[in-house]
Amino acid sequence: MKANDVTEYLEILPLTKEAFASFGDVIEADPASMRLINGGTTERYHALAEPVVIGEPERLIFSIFRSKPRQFPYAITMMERHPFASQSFSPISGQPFLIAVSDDEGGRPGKPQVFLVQPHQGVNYFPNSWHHPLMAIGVVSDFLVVDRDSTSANYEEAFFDTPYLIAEPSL
Ligand SMILES: NC(=O)N[C@@H](O)C(=O)O
Ligand code: NI
Repeated sequence: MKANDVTEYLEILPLTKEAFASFGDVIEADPASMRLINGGTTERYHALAEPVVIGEPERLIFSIFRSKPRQFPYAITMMERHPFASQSFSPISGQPFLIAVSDDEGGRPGKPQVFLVQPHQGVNYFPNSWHHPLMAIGVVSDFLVVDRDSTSANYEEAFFDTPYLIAEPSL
């Protein structure tokens, strides 16, 4: 029996901390983490994600990904992961985007879970979390990305026997 031998549409779920907890952190202004700073002029939403993991002796870098929107229905044919480092995406164009993550099933990604990420949310993938490459929606969108300046050693990909499909998200 192939892992998935019938093309199916994946449900698009709202992104919550709880639903994403085994894959990474949701970076959003959590009132419980807020502390007033700068003489009360600024609300600091403190330590919203696990500390960045990059694996020595690599460098931690900040990049901007300018991502073209995906066309729908979109076929998820593969997933990737970064064994040695976390990777975070924070939207800076005010646009929502999609993410897809999978549990690890014997070293391969299981059925993806798809989440709609709101413009006020970012995500931080834990090291070795199966995820699909960045998926922008509707317009070219910029994202601040914090990850490891690394060689291909920090990249693993796996292809599904049969693609999964995502319909156009209703925003
Ligand atoms: N390749 C790259 O830097 N980006 C991917 O890892 C991704 O998750 O989009
Ligand atoms: Ni990645």
